[in-house]
Amino acid sequence: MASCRPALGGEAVRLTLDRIGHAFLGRAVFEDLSLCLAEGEVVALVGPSGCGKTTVLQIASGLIDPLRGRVQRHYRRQAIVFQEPRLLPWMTARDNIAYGLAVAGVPLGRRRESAERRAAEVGLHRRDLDKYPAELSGGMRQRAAVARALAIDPEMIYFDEPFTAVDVGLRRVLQDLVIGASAREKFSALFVTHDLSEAVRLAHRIVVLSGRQEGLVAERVLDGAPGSRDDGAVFETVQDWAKDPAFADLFDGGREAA
Ligand SMILES: Nc1ncnc2c1ncn2[C@@H]1O[C@H](COP(=O)(O)OP(=O)(O)OP(=O)(O)O)[C@@H](O)[C@H]1O
Repeated sequence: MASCRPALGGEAVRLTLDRIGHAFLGRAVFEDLSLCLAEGEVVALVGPSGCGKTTVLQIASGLIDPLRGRVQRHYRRQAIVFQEPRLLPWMTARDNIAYGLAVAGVPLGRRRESAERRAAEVGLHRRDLDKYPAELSGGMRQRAAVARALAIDPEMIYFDEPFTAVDVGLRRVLQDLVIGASAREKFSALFVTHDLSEAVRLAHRIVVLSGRQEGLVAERVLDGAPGSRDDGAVFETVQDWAKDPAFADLFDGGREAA
């Protein structure tokens, strides 16, 4: 299945995966996978455990090269938010958030101002910014990781199951942060998750990766903007898709957290 149909219409294409394939140790993960993301579009990539979602994200972001196919990135700045916050333990929260700006040579005053603004956007208090990662809660660390990603004003953000390890209430808060930031800043995002409810809440479009090396097996464009769907609408959508054979892999084995 070729999935090059940006949901928003008319926007520039930010990312193209053209018939990519990958294998580890001679064992195929997926073949012939094509996907495009438009400017400002949030695409959720879902699929059962081990089907290759992280591998697709790593190829798209350039962390690894595909064995076959072509990747085209039409943007200048990207950020990646991982499942673990991956903050540098010897730096304060403020310096972690500003890290990408420091690498880019942004002067100290400007990067501090930017880190503090981004921290406020993700709900971190000013008093927490002088703390080291070990002094922050898990939720605060993940907020700092999102702030660090936003700080470089990326045109593309890759999210690799970023909220799987946080509790349900905080997960919603962090999802809302992403929804708000993407509406405000118009970055594109590839959001890997095995939680279909999360995908339905925050994406414009959902693509399903097969658990049997068949590549993308389904695609759904969601109605309305992310954030406009209430809990009832999300629940109904997930229930409808549970009956759809294209989503069978996701529900087999009971991994879906509806
Ligand atoms: N570096 C590696 N070396 C060997 N095999 C690997 C490597 N990375 C991933 N794999 C294998 O490739 C397959 C796809 O892994 P991947 O992490 O992309 O799946 P996933 O869909 O993200 O899984 P999950 O939802 O459980 O995180 C799995 O069978 C995995 O064991």
